[in-house]
Amino acid sequence: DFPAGDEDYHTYAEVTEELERAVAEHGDIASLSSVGDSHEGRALHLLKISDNVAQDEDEPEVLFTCNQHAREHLTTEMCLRIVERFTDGYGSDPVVTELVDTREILVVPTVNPDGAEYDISGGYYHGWRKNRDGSGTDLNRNWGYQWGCCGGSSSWPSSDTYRGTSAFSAPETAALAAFVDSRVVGGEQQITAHIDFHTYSELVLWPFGYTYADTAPDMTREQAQRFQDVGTAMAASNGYTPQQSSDLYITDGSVNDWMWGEHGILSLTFEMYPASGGGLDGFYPPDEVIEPETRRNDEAVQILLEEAGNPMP
Ligand SMILES: CC(C)C[C@H](NS(N)(=O)=O)C(=O)O
Ligand SMILES: [Ca+2]
Ligand SMILES: [Ca+2]
Ligand SMILES: [Ca+2]
Ligand SMILES: [Zn+2]
Repeated sequence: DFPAGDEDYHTYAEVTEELERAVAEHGDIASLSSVGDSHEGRALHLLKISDNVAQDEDEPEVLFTCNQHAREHLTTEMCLRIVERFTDGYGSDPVVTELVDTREILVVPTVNPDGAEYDISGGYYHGWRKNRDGSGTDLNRNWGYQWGCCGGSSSWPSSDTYRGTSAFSAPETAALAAFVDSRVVGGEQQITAHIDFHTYSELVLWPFGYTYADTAPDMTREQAQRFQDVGTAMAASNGYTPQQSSDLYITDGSVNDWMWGEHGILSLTFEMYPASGGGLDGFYPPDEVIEPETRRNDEAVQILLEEAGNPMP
């Protein structure tokens, strides 16, 4: 469990309860499934929110993933905020209603439940980042686009940026990637937009991470411009700083590079609150910040959902 004073953060069991409650209370627009199991056998929950939720309708699909990194617990709360807003708000909030009626919203609140549970085991924080397979794989270096190409990850198992033994060697990234692969219907990827939530530094990041170059054979100038335009608009709404991922540092095997490089998905990363925090403390803001710092991204989430209906150049 979370340490005393931080009880408002959700354990894996509490996340599961929240999702089941959302379906119980809003079964017409919410359905719960999973993309697979973690290394230790926890279901990687997937909540779908849409009108006619049992039908696969021809509406832009938008994916939100959280908690790839175990200690970044505020991101799990961010995904739960999206679930709360787009279920409770349906039928009363006109913006929410319109989006639930015209999109298929897909939320994975914890990509790394084993790591998150380990990080709080014993009622104190362990500063853990990776999954719990062996000495742990950094899930955000294990994706299969330019995996291990460019010095943006480590080959040492004990490193916090250990890339794994191969692309998708981690069961969690493999399951999530297989789900996204399965959303290619009639030769067309149904998911058009994605945000992967992290903490911390208050940034909006877009591909590529593997190269400093703004454009590349797999990123035209027009496409780079679209990422920048959307990223900048979202950052204007939440006060984060917008930039290309590699402006921060080079990463290879990141989720954004794969979502864009492999599937052409408008895929960004948000680094949430705090802006700076000095080392490990930044990953553990008090639970009093959960409400303000998740609601802070309501408008940005709305922008992405709207943008999901516009074609990529
Ligand atoms: C998305 C990348 C560019 C930044 C991220 N930072 S974090 N969340 O691990 O501190 C990471 O290193 O994976
Ligand atoms: Ca508290
Ligand atoms: Ca629908
Ligand atoms: Ca669909
Ligand atoms: Zn992270």
